[in-house]
Amino acid sequence: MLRVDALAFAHPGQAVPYNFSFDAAPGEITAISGASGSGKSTLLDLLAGFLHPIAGRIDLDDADLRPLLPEERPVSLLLQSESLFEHLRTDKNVRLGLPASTTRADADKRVAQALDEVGLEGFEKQIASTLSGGQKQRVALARTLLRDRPVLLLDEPFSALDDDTRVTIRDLVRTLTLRHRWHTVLVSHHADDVEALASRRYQLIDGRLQPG
Ligand SMILES: Nc1ncnc2c1ncn2[C@@H]1O[C@H](COP(=O)(O)OP(=O)(O)OP(=O)(O)O)[C@@H](O)[C@H]1O
Repeated sequence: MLRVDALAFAHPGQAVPYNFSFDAAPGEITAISGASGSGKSTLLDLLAGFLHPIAGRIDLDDADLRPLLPEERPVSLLLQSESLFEHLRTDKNVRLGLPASTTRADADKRVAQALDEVGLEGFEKQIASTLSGGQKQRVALARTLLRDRPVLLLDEPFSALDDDTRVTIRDLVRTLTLRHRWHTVLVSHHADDVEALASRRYQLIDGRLQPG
């Protein structure tokens, strides 16, 4: 279980600090909704380790995540517009999810498996800039698979997609979350994404998370 307890943070000049508490279970998607500027990205930045809380806890099972640097955290992040290296081939982008020490043969096998799992078999050699928005999100998910981190943070990951693609990528996120027992935290403005995916829901209002 991912447990966030009384996690406090204030941006410069912010009079009343945020105070975040919520739980996210393995194999489930936990949705965080809230108005623009309510602090959703701030919460994800705290979880990812890009911002430092002034108080409170972030625990994954029995591990305290707060002392860990972003690259040491058991966390992957997927954003709205994907951060692929556009000039690189699909397989090279996915391979970035593996440690540099991985042997060539092992890397080739695991990249192929991951592309297969996200429905991109046969796209290995295609340059990332020539992929569609949905295909790019699939590449990002394949990279996330190889990183094999138990917490997946999603910041409006479907916003740039057309309606049909959005539904397929949503289904893929749900399937992968279940299969790999990820603790997936979804930030979204979109009620239909939340409705389709969330097992638990929180509203971010006045700096606090309220269930429902
Ligand atoms: N580095 C910063 N310094 C000062 N204030 C900041 C900083 N980053 C964000 N803020 C402020 O903190 C508040 C929350 O921002 P945040 O990006 O977390 O909101 P959000 O809910 O993700 O918004 P949106 O849905 O529009 O992306 C906003 O008022 C924003 O202006």
